[in-house]
Amino acid sequence: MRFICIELSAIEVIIQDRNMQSTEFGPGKALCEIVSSKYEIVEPTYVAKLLFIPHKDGLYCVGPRPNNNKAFIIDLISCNPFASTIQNNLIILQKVLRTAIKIWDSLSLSASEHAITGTKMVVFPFNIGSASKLRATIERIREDVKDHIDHLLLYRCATDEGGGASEQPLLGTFNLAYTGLNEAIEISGSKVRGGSTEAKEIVGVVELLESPPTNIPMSIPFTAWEYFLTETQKKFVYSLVGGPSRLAGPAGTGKTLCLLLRCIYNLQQALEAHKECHVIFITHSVATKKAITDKIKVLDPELFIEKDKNYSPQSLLVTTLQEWCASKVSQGIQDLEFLDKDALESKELQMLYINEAYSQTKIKSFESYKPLLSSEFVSFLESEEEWVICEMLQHEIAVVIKGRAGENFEEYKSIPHLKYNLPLKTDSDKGFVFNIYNEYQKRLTSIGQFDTDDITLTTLAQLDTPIWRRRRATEGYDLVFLDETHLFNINELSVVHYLTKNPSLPPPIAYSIDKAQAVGDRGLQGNCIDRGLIPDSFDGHIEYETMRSVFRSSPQIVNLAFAVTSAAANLFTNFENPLEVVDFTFTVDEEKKARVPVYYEFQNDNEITEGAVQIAELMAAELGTRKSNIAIVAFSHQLLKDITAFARIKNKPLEVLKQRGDLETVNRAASSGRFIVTEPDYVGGLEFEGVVLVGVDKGRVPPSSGLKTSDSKHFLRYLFHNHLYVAITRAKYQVSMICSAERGISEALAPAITNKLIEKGTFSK
Ligand SMILES: Nc1ncnc2c1ncn2[C@@H]1O[C@H](COP(=O)(O)OP(=O)(O)OP(=O)(O)O)[C@@H](O)[C@H]1O
Repeated sequence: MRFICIELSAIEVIIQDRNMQSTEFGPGKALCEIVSSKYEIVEPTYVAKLLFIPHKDGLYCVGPRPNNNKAFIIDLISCNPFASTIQNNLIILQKVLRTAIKIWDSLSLSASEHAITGTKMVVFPFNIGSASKLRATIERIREDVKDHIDHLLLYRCATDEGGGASEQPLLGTFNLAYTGLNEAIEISGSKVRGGSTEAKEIVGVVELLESPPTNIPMSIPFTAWEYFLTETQKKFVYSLVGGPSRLAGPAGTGKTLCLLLRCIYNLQQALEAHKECHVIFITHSVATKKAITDKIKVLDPELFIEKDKNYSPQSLLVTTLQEWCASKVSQGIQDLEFLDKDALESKELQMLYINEAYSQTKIKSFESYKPLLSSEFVSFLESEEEWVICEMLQHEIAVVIKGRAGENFEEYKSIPHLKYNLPLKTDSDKGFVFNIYNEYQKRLTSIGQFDTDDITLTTLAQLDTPIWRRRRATEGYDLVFLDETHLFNINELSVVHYLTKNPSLPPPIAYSIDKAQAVGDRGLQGNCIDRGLIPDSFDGHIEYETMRSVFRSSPQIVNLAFAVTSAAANLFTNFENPLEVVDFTFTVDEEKKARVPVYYEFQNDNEITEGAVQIAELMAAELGTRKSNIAIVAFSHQLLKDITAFARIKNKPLEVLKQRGDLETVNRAASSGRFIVTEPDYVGGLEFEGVVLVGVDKGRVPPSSGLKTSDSKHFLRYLFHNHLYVAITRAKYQVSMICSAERGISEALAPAITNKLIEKGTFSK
């Protein structure tokens, strides 16, 4: 094949049709396979609204309103733009065609598009600083000004500059393609769908005659979703759960959505087959439970969620693990006794007690312990800042002592220590930490509160008994769904398989996961989560599905998130980069709202505080959206307080989000017309049109002031890479960052700056 010639109306379809944006959609994949010659076109063939017409030397692609004046011609003799992976090939095609429209419509070019002469354009399909230095050169050829013939020729695609401005493309292939265009358009006119000379169709055409709308309404029911799902999503959603089924993917790929749809699909199938099916859907916190319940009410036409398990053959319970466990614990625990770990108040209370427990233990037993402790740990305790020691202790207690060791010292000693946390070298080091934990636990008991792990561990003890084994067949569930598995610790995960009815069957548990959203090093390497979730006795097959198409965020935002996760993967050997392979899904119209992330420098914290709301206002105005669609994420607690106080003085009150995934607060902000302000810990599980990250500067992200040891620096760096990834990926169209001019932008964002994924913005009050 010597050329591919795509006329204007076909280009419009390719860049506007949702189904052409990702290779996870049938048409997107077919399009890619055709242009990269993996699928040979031997007769006129439709892919959705595009008609491909073969020619002895090339291929024409014609859309619904053929135009013979404007076409994009790819000279495959002088270059081969589609020699990469299928995802990259689609990115290249989309990018050059979007530039083509800009050239014809005289629109302004982006940073990755340069006009090097009046007729020559260079496009970088990937980010300028990304690993791929690929550049495509396009020549504009206006054959006959009178007839408005205005074609574009892609004749060079390489990683070097080539001949630059003086380079002249050979026009032999171009002339060949251009001369045959009229004939191809004539053929297309005779290949009317449904007519007697109907062309061949590939990829499930009937429903693709009409493209789905670009903007999906917020509340669409279960049946309507089929129209929008990718092939991978469909495969996951429309199948019965018959054993462990894991759904992985980066933020915004639709994991929660697909888990919900699959849950309803399974219930509907049971209803039709008159089979009993009781489902439990487990969420991480009370706030996310409320959000999921709201979503299910929209999706679920049968209202399974309102059915009673005792009186209906099918039912759905949405709950947190904590609530379910508490209902099973024989002692009975009231709501008020819970310490919700996703809530600001709980975190502050736990921190207060850990601080006290640490000071107390240090006074009481440090001197007597000292000769037994490793020199690294002693020097760490003696030199490090107290607040960071307490942060690290909190992580150790939650993730290791409670989360993995079941509060048992012997077990704790046998567990490998977290790589990026306290430098615990010996059993005595762990003994000292365990003393602090005991002190902390005493305080919790004295106020009569239980954290999730207390309840989980008590429940675990009660589930592994003859009583539960007998009750399980009636009180257990046919299917278990677990969202955000990465947020649960190993103890919690090991409760889950006890919830199923029949322990002799493969555990029917469907779960979603994105490890990079778990905060800090949790020692979750390899298939650790699967092993925690699935009973040891199960040696069967775990179904794995991975989502690649990011729906929530624009390509610019995904690229920024990728720079952050890649930097983390370079720094920490156990950090898995979820964005290694992604497909973008934004159509050209959606991309119009998107913008390259910007950072603003303000002189000092006072100016930052004042600037936060102003930048949010600017963003809301630019996006033409309501204030509640913008989240201000403050990267320190002090900043959050200052911003909130300042906004109040200025009579622009903000809605403060204090629980992770709290949709109620977001809804309240919508009705009162306020911005949301929060900290990175609580922004997960939500999405906004724009996000303003405040205080992302050196010394704050991660905090470094006074830190003495590399252990604490690593710990905080890990934590803040997670925070940045989660906060950035909440945004759909725009991300703005504010940092201090004195300190400069955070080092975690330095690769993004080098690679020009963030631009410096100017702001005048
Ligand atoms: N096929 C699709 N077409 C259009 N929108 C989709 C599709 N799949 C998911 N979405 C939308 O993408 C957004 C993100 O979905 P969802 O919250 O389920 O992603 P997630 O992977 O669970 O994200 P996170 O890990 O950040 O919580 C939602 O607005 C959802 O409606």
